[in-house]
Amino acid sequence: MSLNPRLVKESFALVEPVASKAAAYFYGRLFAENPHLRAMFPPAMDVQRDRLFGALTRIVWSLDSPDGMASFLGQLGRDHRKYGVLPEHYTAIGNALLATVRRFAAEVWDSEVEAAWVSAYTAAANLMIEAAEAASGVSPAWWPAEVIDHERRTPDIAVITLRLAQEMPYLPGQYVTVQTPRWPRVWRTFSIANAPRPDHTVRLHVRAISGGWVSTTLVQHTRIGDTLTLGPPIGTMVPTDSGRDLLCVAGGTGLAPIKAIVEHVIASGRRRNVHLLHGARTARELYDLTDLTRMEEGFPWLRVIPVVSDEPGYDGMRGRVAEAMERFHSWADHDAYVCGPPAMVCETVQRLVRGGMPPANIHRDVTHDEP
Ligand SMILES: NC(=O)C1=CN([C@@H]2O[C@H](COP(=O)(O)OP(=O)(O)OC[C@H]3O[C@@H](n4cnc5c(N)ncnc54)[C@H](O)[C@@H]3O)[C@@H](O)[C@H]2O)C=CC1
Repeated sequence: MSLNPRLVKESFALVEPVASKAAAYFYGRLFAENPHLRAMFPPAMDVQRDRLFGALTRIVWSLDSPDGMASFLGQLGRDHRKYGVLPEHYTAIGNALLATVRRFAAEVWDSEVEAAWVSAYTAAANLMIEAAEAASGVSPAWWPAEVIDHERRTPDIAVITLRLAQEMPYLPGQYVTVQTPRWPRVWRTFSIANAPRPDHTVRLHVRAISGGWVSTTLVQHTRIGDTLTLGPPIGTMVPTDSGRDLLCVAGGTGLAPIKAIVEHVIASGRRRNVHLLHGARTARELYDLTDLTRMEEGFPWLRVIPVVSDEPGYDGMRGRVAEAMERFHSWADHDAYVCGPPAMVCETVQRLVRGGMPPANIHRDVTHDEP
C-alpha cells in the first residue's frame, strides 16, 4: 500500500471546516462501538476534540515530510502510553476515523480515497505503536513529580518547581502534559522553563485561565508536598546549532520554553548574542523580571528587554512585543524562537518573514490552551 498524500489532503480539506461536528461524530461512533474505551478519556470532551483535530491536521499536512511526521508521531505514541493505549485500540480508532472522513468528505469519497486513508492511518498508527513499544521498559509512561516550591508571582501566575523521582530526559524548549490529583484524566500542556538539571527538578510557569481546570488548580490549590503527574516530553522548538545569534520573543507565560533555551545557551558555553524580548500586558505581569535581570547581569552577550502593552504610564518600552521588536535593527541574520499567545506568535512570525528572515530559521511550537 503506498501513501497518497494528495488524496488524503483533498478529502481532509472538506472535513476541516466542520471540525467540531466531525470530532463529535468521531467520538460518538468510537464510544458507541467500543463503550469500554470511554473510561480512558476525560469526563468533559471539549479540549479532547480540539486536540484530536489539532493532531490530525498536523499529521495530514506533514504527510509529504516523512521525517517530521515520524518524529511527531513517535512523541505522540510515547505520550499515549500514559492513557493505557494498547495496539488493538488503534483498530477501533481507525474504524471510527474512516467512518468520520467517509461521512464528511462524502462528495469526493471513492475506493481510491478510502485506500489512501487506510494506508496513511496504518502508517501513522504503526509509527505510534512502534515508538510506544520501544519506550516501554526503557522509560516510564508517566512521572510522579513532587511540588517542592510554589511561588505566586501575581494573583494569576505561579512559578512551580517539581522534583521528579526519576530522570526524565528532555530537550530545552519542550513541553509536558500535566495531571493534578483533583482532575484525574485531564491533562494540560506546560513548557518546562529550565534546561535539564542534575537534581531532576523542573519548573513550570502557569497562568490560571478563567474556567481552566488544571491551570486554576495549579495556581490556587496546589501546595508544597503535593504530587502531580507528568507525561513524556513533547515538542520541536529546541535549540539548533546554527551558530547564528538568537532573537527570543516571548509573550506572557510563553516565556517558559524560551527561558529554558536561553539557560541551555548559557550552559553550553557558546557566546552567541541573545536578545530576549518579554512582552506583558502590565509591568506587574513581567513576573520573572528579577530572575531575567540576574541572568543578564551575569552574561554581557545576553540582553533582556521587557515590553509592556497595556499600561500607558509604564516607564520603559511600551507597545506590542512584535511591533517593539522592529524598533531595533534587522534580525534577518538571526535564529528566532517565538512563544506566547497564538495571535502574538502569528504577528511576530509575519513581521520577521517580512523583514527577511528565512522561515526555516524561525522556531515555534503549537501547544494547547485551556480550558
Ligand atoms: N505556560 C506555558 O508553559 C506556556 C504558555 N504558552 C502560551 O503562552 C500564552 C501566554 O498567555 P498570557 O500569559 O495570558 O499572555 P498575555 O495575554 O498576558 O500577553 C502577553 C503578551 O502578548 C501580547 N499579545 C496578547 N495578545 C496579542 C494579540 N492578539 N496580538 C499581538 N500581541 C498580543 C501582549 O501585548 C503581551 O505582550 C498562552 O497562549 C499559552 O498557551 C506557550 C507555551 C508554554
